[in-house]
Amino acid sequence: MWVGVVSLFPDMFSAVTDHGVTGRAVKQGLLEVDFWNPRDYTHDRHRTVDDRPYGGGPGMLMKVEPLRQAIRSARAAAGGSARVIYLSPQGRRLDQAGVRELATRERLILVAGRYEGIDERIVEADIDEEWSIGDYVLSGGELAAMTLIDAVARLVPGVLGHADSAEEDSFTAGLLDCPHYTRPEQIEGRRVPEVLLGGNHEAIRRWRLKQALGRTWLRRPDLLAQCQLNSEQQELLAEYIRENDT
Ligand SMILES: O=C(NCc1ccc(CNCc2ncc[nH]2)cc1)c1csc2nc[nH]c(=O)c12
Repeated sequence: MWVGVVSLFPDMFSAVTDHGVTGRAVKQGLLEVDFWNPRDYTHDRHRTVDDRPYGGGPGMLMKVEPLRQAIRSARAAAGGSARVIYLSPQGRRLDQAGVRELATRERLILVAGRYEGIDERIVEADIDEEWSIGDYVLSGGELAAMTLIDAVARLVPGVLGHADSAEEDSFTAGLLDCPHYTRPEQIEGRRVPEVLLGGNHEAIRRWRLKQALGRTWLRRPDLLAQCQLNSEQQELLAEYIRENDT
């Protein structure tokens, strides 16, 4: 997958390009991230990238010309087949369904805003989709763009080795995760559930599924409502509820 990023702070993106699963994907050539900085398209002495809003009021906007040129350059590099996404608080809320949709694209251009945002005419003329990562206030679009890159890259074939492939296991897709345990067997008197210490893999599978269903029921009934539970899952959840309905 190729991602073109338009941002005033390209160095921030080392968080995804230089670390972990996504960093490895870049090394392996499964993910490519290129950058266009609007500041490189300024021509004044101060390399101005912000501008005052018509109508007054607090805050600044991204200056139109440098931003437009950066987007145009990114589009040209993409060969015109890229989907141009503006990360903005006004955008569609990102969830795993949206990530799956975005992961079908071979090429994405992500425009990360700073200040109060960008001129609406750029949204109309140059942007295909607006996306938000949630209802909280960030200082710019870069962290949202990195979140999107990380989530989408994980769905690119080959990025998740077998070690991590549990991620999209249909077995628990759409549910919260079960509790996890590793050495030592006891921490301040708290022990690992016996089922996990034995070798009964079917019992372990059922225990983990029951825990995932139960925790989703307790903490995120909204997610559970979206799940079509099979008979085994319904039975395990009913068992969990009987054991935990305070
Ligand atoms: O660029 C982003 N944020 C920078 C930012 C934050 C606040 C304001 C100020 N808006 C004034 C206002 N709002 C409502 C009424 N008046 C403008 C720009 C961003 C991109 S995706 C995303 N997803 C989740 N949260 C985010 O902040 C983002």
